[in-house]
Amino acid sequence: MQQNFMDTREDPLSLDRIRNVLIRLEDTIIFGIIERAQFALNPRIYQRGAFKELTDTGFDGSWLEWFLKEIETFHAKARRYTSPDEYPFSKDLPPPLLPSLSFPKILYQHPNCVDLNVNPSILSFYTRTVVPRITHRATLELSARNRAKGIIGDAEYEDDGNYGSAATIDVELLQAISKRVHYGKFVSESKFQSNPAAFVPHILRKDRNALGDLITKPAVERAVLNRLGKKASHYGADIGMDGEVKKSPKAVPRRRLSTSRSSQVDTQARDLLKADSPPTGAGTLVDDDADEHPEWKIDVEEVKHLYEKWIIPLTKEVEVEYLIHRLDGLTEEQINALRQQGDAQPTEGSLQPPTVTTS
Ligand SMILES: C=C(O[C@@H]1C=C(C(=O)O)C=C[C@H]1O)C(=O)O
Repeated sequence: MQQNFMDTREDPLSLDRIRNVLIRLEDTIIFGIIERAQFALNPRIYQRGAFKELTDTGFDGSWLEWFLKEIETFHAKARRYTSPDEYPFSKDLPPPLLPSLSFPKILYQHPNCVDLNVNPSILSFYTRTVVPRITHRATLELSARNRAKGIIGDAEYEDDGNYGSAATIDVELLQAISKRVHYGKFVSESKFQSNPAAFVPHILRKDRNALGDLITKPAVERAVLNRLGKKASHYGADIGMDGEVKKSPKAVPRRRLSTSRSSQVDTQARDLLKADSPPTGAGTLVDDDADEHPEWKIDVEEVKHLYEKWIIPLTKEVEVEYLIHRLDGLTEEQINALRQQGDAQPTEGSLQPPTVTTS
């Protein structure tokens, strides 16, 4: 489901509706990972100054940053970044050619909330940590091919030359991750409006930990990770020319394989084939002792790890940062009125409500 902010028939701040957008973005992100996993890391495209052809034009960023700048320049002219859920990675983008659409003001319209943009963190983590992990398999295959040709050392891991394809997919994946993470603002506005009194005391105290506890929903996070595992197993299954799931001999549990890796294969096999075995019995259910397992284009555990260790935590950081500034610019009267809306949970040590200071 794509959030259409111009469609005012439904409540744009319905938490269910917002969560459905996050669920839909899981597909975009998983398929982006599948696409990027086709190519080796190609480390040059993330190194600033690695292409003389680029530095000669006066551009001092990396190949990927150049792709971002060029693509986002066009998208800015097409008014992409006037939408409340789109955040550019590049700076100094041109104004839109068309007048902005009059989107309903859903988020709190203070610059500290509206302009909150964590894309520098997203880009840095993506290039340093995410891309090496999702391209691991293709990079190892490349290095093996290079060694067979007598290329050894760092040169083994240099690249497969797919600079354009890899960067194009990187941009699409970064845009999807950015949208997903910044959707934390809509989540926070929805939660705040549903019970302002619960949030106001912690905001006034700038208590990020208390706000983090308030917005965290462990059951929802567990459901996200569980769904991701199933989606990645299904979407990542390698289907052969015959339309059947490709299978390969089950990895014999070797000492050097971490148990999580071997158990992951079993889990993936069970998840995929259990869910996929048609009632006609045409598919055979592979049990734990089978001697083969389906092949996957991506590592399912990597997808879950990416969300659990990075995308979800960063989304929650955005939620908290948005809330920290949610009272910015309001008068004492407005804040006290919000304090009366909803059912504040008494905060520890809150014998006296904090004096309200509006900056
Ligand atoms: C996005 C939400 O807020 C938090 C972040 C979540 C996530 O990033 O998937 C899930 C649940 C919450 O801990 C939500 O409540 O839906």
